[in-house]
Amino acid sequence: MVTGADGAPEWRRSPGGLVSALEPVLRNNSGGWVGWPGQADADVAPFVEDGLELHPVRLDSLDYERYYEGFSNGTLWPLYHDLAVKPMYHREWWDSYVDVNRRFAEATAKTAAPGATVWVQDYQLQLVPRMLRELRPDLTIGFFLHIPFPPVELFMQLPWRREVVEGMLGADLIGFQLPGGADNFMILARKLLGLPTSRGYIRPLARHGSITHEGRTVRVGAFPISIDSTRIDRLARSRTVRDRAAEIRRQLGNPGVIMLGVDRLDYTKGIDMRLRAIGELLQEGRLDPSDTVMVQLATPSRERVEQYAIMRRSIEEQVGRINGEYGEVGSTMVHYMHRPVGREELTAFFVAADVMLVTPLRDGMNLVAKEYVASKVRLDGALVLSEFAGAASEFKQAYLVNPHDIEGVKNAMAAAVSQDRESGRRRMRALRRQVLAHDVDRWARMFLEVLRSTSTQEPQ
Ligand SMILES: O=P(O)(O)OC[C@H]1O[C@H](O[C@H]2O[C@H](CO)[C@@H](O)[C@H](O)[C@H]2O)[C@H](O)[C@@H](O)[C@@H]1O
Ligand SMILES: Cc1cn([C@@H]2O[C@H](COP(=O)(O)OP(=O)(O)O)[C@@H](O)[C@H]2O)c(=O)[nH]c1=O
Repeated sequence: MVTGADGAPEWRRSPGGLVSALEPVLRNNSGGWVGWPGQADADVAPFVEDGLELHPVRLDSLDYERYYEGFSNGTLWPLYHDLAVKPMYHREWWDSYVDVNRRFAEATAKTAAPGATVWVQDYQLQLVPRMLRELRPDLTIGFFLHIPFPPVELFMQLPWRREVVEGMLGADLIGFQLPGGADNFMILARKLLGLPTSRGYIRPLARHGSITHEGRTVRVGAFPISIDSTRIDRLARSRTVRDRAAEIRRQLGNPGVIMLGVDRLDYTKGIDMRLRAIGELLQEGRLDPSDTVMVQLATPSRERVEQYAIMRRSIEEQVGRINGEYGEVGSTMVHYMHRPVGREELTAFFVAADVMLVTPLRDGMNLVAKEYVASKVRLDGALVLSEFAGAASEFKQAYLVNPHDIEGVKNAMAAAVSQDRESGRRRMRALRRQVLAHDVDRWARMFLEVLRSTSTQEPQ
């Protein structure tokens, strides 16, 4: 919920991959959504929005500061993203995290029908599975973590590590994006809590692990999330989007190469490194400023968290520096937009872009990479993708890069810019095959099938 220009509340779609991924799933399953309205101190009664039942949980300004900006995004987010910045450990943030998780568990316990299936999403709610099981043992509970789950050595920093692992173990099925995260969790359950677990590596969708906890079997698996590929493919073929893509190219001066970045403005996304690479390629004469344009769409995110503000300043300085050195009157080198862009406009940018730059230092999945591929219905374009994005495990035909190796990133960008048409089409065809065959519906179906099968099993 946001306050509109006239001061009245308005509903706007939340940014980020979680909402993009789950909205179609809920609609297809006639589900209800328990969540916070996106604005502190807002008292909103349950309502139905376009056929979807929404059950708001109130957060006040202090919850917002301590639970959302604090523990969720100042402690867990950096800890789970390879310490991209230093996580902060504050007891009052933790207390707020426990308190808000309890409120979500209580709201869900009140809402869920007898014997219902509840699917708890993400790192902000890791304690909910256990709390909810205590309140409603009749429910089948799944939990999915959208961000990476860190190696044991990092996770062990967390002063409340036992509580978090026990919280998640309240679920019948715990899902991670990649097998690596699932394996990390299994090791923790063994080492930290001394629990009996299955042995052997977890494989995406196919081979799951199991942990015995308080007389129950908890399943652990890897379920790489995806997008509504058919919808995006269809949108990319539509007349409106194609016309708009052509217009974007014209507005940018019909350059030979359009490079594109689309991210929440987050320090994990590697936007600064990507700009540095472009700056160096220009300086070395490997990119032609008269024929190349970069567009960076950056949705505002977590703006009051200090590290986000620092990063924004640094990115905006870099954009200014590149434009100062290489821009001309009437032709800007880097077009930077710090605002959310809607689905149709975003798809037009994907259609228009020759090279997509997805260079996170660490990312659970990165749906933008998948959306770009789904939009390339004419098999044009090239994807430069960080090895540290979850999507890299499925996209072997992308130009894969280590974002810490700037020379490697520059070489991959240069190769993507000058790829020959046929090899580009081959790569894109293979990428599209993967994304069209593995859509978000399949992801949800696979998770829910395993979840339902676990709830009918006898305890070990
Ligand atoms: O709501 P915000 O705090 O502004 O953040 C937006 C979301 O960002 C994160 O998305 C993750 O989920 C994506 C889908 O699985 C995945 O592709 C991406 O790699 C992750 O970063 C976060 O996990 C969500 O909770 C936020 O809503
Ligand atoms: C910049 C921008 C993005 N979106 C949509 O948001 C999600 C982003 O998901 P991803 O997995 O790549 O990463 P995070 O969840 O943010 O960590 C994707 O569906 C984008 O299309 C958007 O709708 N508008 C925007 O301006």
